[in-house]
Amino acid sequence: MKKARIIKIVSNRYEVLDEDKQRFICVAMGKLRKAKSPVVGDMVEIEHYDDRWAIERVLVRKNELIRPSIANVDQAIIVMSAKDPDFSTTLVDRLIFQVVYANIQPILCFTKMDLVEKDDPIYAQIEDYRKSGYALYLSGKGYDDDKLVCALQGKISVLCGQSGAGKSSLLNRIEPSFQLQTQEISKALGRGKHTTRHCELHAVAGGWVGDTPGFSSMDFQYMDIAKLAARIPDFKDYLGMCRFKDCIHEKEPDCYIMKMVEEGKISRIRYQNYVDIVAVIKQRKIKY
Ligand SMILES: Nc1nc2c(ncn2[C@@H]2O[C@H](COP(=O)(O)OP(=O)(O)OP(=O)(O)O)[C@@H](O)[C@H]2O)c(=O)[nH]1
Ligand SMILES: [Zn+2]
Repeated sequence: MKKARIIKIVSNRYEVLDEDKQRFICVAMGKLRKAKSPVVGDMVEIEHYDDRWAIERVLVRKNELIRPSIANVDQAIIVMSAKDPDFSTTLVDRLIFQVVYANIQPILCFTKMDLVEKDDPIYAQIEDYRKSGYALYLSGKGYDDDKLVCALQGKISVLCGQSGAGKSSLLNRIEPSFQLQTQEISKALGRGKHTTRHCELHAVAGGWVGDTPGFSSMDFQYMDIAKLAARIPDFKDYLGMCRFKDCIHEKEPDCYIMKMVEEGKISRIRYQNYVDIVAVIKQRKIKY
């Protein structure tokens, strides 16, 4: 029995990496696939039989995404461009909420910084994230990405952000083999691309990067407000201090979170974006 991590799945062929970084191709028995379908990022136990390796067991996941199916994601790099498309704290905050709700650590990466002047108002907005304690990196043409590279090392990451934010450009900048890796897949899958199940973690800067999760506004509708509130990093230091135990920090009396917003300890922008999402979640409840 060996412990290994799934890094690639094509149909029913599982590529895993063991603790000594050796690669094995495994199959998964039908019984296992029915109980808990193995996904990339999964830690599994594999066993050798006469002519092949088989996945015997999927170990407990620390988190999982559904689209794409990836387990045990360490962090999500939220990519937002300074310009083209326009910088939006509403969008950044919505991504933060979705990422933390999935129990994944958010990291912010502001790209295309070369497109704005040094005195652009977005610097103040970025500073607001820094003050709130978020790990953040500035990137773009002429910027060096060494610190971001360090943050990716040894971790499983996903990049999220709107189309055109610069996600692929960023990956290609920090890992020149990235484009090659993705081209090889499309070539190998050819016309079967849309019918063959395929999921992979790409080797990037000493870590692993999965496909971009397609978060949507639908995801908010199924959220539990209390759970979301408990996971927002800006609120973390001040939880459990409201008058009501089940306070959702919306309009309750003696709400400590609101007090902290008033005192400038919690970003007012992030709080407002949270309240807007609470309204979205509540709308769903009224409908049914
Ligand atoms: N000036 C400048 N342009 C950039 C930078 N990063 C990306 N771009 C340009 O922005 C456009 C979109 O970049 P992509 O990397 O394709 O964006 P993406 O997030 O991967 O987009 P999708 O694949 O649609 O999700 C391209 O024309 C890039 O050349 C940057 O740091 N500076
Ligand atoms: Zn409260």
